[in-house]
Amino acid sequence: MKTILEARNINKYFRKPVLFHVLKDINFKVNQGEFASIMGKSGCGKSTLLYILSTMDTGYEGDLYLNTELITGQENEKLSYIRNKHIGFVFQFHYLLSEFSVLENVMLPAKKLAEKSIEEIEYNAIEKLRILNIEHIAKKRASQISGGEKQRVAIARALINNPTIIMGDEPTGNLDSQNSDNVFNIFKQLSEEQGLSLLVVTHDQDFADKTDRIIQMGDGRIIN
Ligand SMILES: Nc1ncnc2c1ncn2[C@@H]1O[C@H](COP(=O)(O)OP(=O)(O)OP(=O)(O)O)[C@@H](O)[C@H]1O
Repeated sequence: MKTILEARNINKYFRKPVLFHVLKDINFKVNQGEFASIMGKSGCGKSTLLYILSTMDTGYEGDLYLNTELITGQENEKLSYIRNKHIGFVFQFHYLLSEFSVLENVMLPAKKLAEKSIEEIEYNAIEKLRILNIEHIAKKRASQISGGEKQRVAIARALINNPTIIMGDEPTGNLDSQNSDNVFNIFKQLSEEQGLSLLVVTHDQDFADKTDRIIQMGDGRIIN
């Protein structure tokens, strides 16, 4: 089984206001097509870990690999490229640009990557909207759609560059149970049918129970 993400002996310290060892010897792998969740009490270090895994925080000890490439120690410009190309993000708050259309929002990360023509990017964006069953709202402004639709647009946007892994920080935290189920089913389908890996921080036990694996954190460690 191909490993997509690997954390080796990750330790992190916050130095202020007092020295605080927030992440302690974190080791784990996420395989291709695996749908894993991270759970743990508030303050145990989940967001801090996700920030490191998503290459946004470089102030840690240990080694991080993505697609077997060592990420740790890479220059900021390269990290930004890796992030855009290989990682899709879905957050609790969708961060869509409200005055832009749904289609334009989905196209943005591909425009930033600038590896394809606008026509090709638009074609791919419509294809992602179709997969998520929201092609019919492509021309609407992001401010004119429902919460559940916004989260599906955020997922389409996360998929536009065909990432190898999707990382989520409470992606269903703002949704009712029906829309949470929808998001879960979309993620499950992406992992099973497209071999996409998913790593999702959640407080939702029902959601986590349905994932392939729960990575349980406690006091800065992986405890299960
Ligand atoms: N910039 C910072 N400086 C100092 N301490 C911090 C900083 N950011 C977070 N912390 C502390 O690190 C610990 C872990 O925080 P983190 O946000 O990773 O927890 P979490 O498990 O994601 O919590 P929640 O479930 O509430 O989002 C907490 O005790 C927090 O107060």
